[in-house]
Amino acid sequence: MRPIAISCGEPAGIGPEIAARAWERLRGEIPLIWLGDPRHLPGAVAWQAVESADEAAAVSGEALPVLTRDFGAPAVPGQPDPSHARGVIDAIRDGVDLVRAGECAGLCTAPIHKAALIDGAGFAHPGHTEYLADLAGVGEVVMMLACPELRVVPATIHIPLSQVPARLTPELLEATIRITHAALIRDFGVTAPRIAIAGLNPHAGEDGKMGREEMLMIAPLLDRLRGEGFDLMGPMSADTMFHASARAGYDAAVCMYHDQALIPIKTIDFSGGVNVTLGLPFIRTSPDHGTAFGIAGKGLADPSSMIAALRMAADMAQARASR
Ligand SMILES: NC(=O)C1=CN([C@@H]2O[C@H](COP(=O)(O)OP(=O)(O)OC[C@H]3O[C@@H](n4cnc5c(N)ncnc54)[C@H](O)[C@@H]3O)[C@@H](O)[C@H]2O)C=CC1
Ligand SMILES: NCC(=O)COP(=O)(O)O
Repeated sequence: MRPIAISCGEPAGIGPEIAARAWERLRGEIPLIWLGDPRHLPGAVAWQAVESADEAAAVSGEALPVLTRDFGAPAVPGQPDPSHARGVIDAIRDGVDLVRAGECAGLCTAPIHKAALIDGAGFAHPGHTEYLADLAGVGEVVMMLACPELRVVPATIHIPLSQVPARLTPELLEATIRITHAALIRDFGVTAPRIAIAGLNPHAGEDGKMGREEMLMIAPLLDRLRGEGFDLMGPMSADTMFHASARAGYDAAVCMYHDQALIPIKTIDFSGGVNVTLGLPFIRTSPDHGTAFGIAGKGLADPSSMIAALRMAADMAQARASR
């Protein structure tokens, strides 16, 4: 298969070391190509500079292939350097270009420190998800976090909690459900997706006594989509929809805001969770965690989520290629 491109992410975080450890685990299984400054990799890793994805595929069993960039300075673990910001952003863009050109099978992004990119390079996006949508020229994309026990989708993503009710429109929710439904069929092998939708308010509004978004917006939308044949549950009380027997009743849970979706999955499986962007014209996955500055450079970072993200990207690419 074509290599999976890995963008370096924040050099002062754990991104370079989890990429190196993932390569050690996956060499011989999935060809990789890392986009970054090799000075930021852990000293012990065997890496090799390459010029192309073809060359990366040839050497990936022996060394971590690196499409080298010069960020101008080494990284100090735990201390993001604003002068690295441009390089971090460009590595993501170049990874997208490789995938869109068909040279790589997918992009796996290592975590970025959003504040460093804003301060250092005026990054105009709150996260990869929004940046990738912009690069792809796509209006609506969907963030999904997936582990073997649960898939969750926050309808609103990187916005303050105070802005959630206003941003939660029927149009946004409908697009989120449609994109999720299509991806469950296309990329996750679910033939008849069952999607649970959380309410916004405690007890899903308790018949309007604790909030009216469920009655006025969410329930009517779900009824309309059920009329088209969608198998939808809800609006459900968010506090009781994530225990094991409730999870058995659906293939994905659409939630109203970031933490409503991410707290349950990171509690159930922090090390195995994968962040995947749905609705893009290419494959993008990521570990579910951040830069972990407190443990960067200490050899303590667990590469499991990065490995799961690389395996998911490879599986998605193979499934799409076989269709
Ligand atoms: N996809 C991305 O680019 C993401 C970036 N971030 C960014 O990361 C930065 C730090 O965010 P936090 O909320 O502190 O979350 P975090 O995930 O970086 O850290 C939370 C806790 O989990 C631990 N941890 C995280 N990954 C680990 C690993 N692989 N092995 C062992 N322990 C691990 C950390 O040491 C810390 O105790 C922020 O700037 C945030 O924006 C956060 C999530 C995703
Ligand atoms: N908490 C998830 C997160 O921040 C990931 O965002 P993104 O960079 O993948 O858009």
